[in-house]
Amino acid sequence: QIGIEVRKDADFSTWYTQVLKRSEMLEYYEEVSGCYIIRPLAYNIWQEIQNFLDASIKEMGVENTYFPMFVSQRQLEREKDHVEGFAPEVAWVTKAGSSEMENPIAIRPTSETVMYPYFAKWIRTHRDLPLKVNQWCNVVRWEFKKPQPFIRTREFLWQEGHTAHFTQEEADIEVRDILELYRKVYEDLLAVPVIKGVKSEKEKFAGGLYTTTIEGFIPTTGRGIQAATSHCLGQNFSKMFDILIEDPNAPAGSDGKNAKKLYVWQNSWGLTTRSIGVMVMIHGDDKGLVLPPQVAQIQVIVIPCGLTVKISEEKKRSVEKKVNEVVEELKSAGIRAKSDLRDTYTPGYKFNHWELRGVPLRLEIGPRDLTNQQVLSSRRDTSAKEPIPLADLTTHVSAILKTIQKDMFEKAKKIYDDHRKIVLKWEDFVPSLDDKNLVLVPWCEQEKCEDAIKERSSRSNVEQEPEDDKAPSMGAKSLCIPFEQPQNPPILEGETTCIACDAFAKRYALFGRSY
Ligand SMILES: O=C1CCCN[C@@H]1CCCn1cnc2ccccc2c1=O
Repeated sequence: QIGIEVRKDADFSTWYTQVLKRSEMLEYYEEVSGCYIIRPLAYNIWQEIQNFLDASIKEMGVENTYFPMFVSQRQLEREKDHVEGFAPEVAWVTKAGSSEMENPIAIRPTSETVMYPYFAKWIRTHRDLPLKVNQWCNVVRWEFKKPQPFIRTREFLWQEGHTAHFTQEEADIEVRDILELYRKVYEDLLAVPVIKGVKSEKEKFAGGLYTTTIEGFIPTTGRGIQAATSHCLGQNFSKMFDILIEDPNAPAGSDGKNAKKLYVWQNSWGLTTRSIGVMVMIHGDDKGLVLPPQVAQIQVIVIPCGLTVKISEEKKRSVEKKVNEVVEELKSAGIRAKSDLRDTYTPGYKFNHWELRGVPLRLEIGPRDLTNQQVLSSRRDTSAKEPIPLADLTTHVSAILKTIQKDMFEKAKKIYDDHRKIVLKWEDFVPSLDDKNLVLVPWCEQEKCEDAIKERSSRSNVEQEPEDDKAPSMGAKSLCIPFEQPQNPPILEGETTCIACDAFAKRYALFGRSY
């Protein structure tokens, strides 16, 4: 087995590929570009995310369901501006065996058009509301941009929630409740800091009313990344799919017919396996994967040391016995612990093996430790070593695991906070991006201005020759308008001007190069 042969900040994309393959998180699927094999270590992370998210949405009254993965062309195209921008990404089944199909069938890229004809069938009165369903499934989007494992793949796993409400207010509340859940998945499980905000009109889901989002940051490239989205669809889709109810507050019409009808208010929300890639990119280092304890399949690896040829067979057995006892004790305390007793490998080899695979904590036990009634612990994230008394081992170990989780998050959060720069003058905009930052700028929120910013910030437009021969760097996109607005300096309505044009600024927006 080999470790990682490149440094993370020297060749990030090679580093990323090597970490994923050599830690056995993922395998490349040679037959189809943009598709990958998610191996057990990574799939276990997805299952931890599912366990947390599924329990949480069930508490909110959301029920799991499963709809067909095939969509007819007619259904898919029922709403033009929902699909037109996405049409090139839709994968179609056109043949069965050797015979051409009369009507090609799309593979779901998302399930609004699959589900909503049936929402119309099931929702008749306000008593059928709120309707809240979710499905855990795969979706296919035939992207042409360069694929990247977990980050941009042609098939990915996600959950998609779809809800219908009697009032806009109820829908608005749920949109934010779900976004908060997504924040917890990233920050509490994956130790990845995110910023909550609303998307610009240009960046939002075209079929919806507004899109709220959590935005992550990859320090190595200085690029932002959309982590998850929670959309309010308004009544756009209920009008398209005739999802109506009688108005319970309207006076009952004498004939009972043409009683006032109301369109329901809908939301849809999704979190994908991209979250796994973001976690790897942020926490990984030059020794390989670094897993937050919350999602690590193995939280503690216990390794016998000092079993040299010099020590007696009986001494060797007593050390190995202690290793097994420690593993059992940790497991009985709910800690996911394993031993590595392979006697064909040296301790050093084993250290590299488990560091590459991101195991958060290692315990070393040798003959002297037996005498001293202690083990030597070693943290994966900081390499800090600390002897732990065997006496109250599990208390110490669970405390260290909790500290690791917290420290990993705090470290990533400080880096993210330090790389969100308030920029008030255009001449500082591109230099801040080139310094691997995201920028918080007073913005007028006009789409034409957003286009201009993207144009003016792509390196091809900047005098200086790109120092590397890479293609001119991409321009900056608006990532979100953060709910938490900078207060210093405050934006003065009708006074503060937009960073990029002479219109008045409305709010600070987060701009940056992105995935
Ligand atoms: O994000 C989510 C969360 C989960 C449910 N769907 C929404 C919106 C999906 C937007 N979208 C994204 N790619 C697409 C690709 C092809 C066709 C349609 C679409 C499409 O509607």
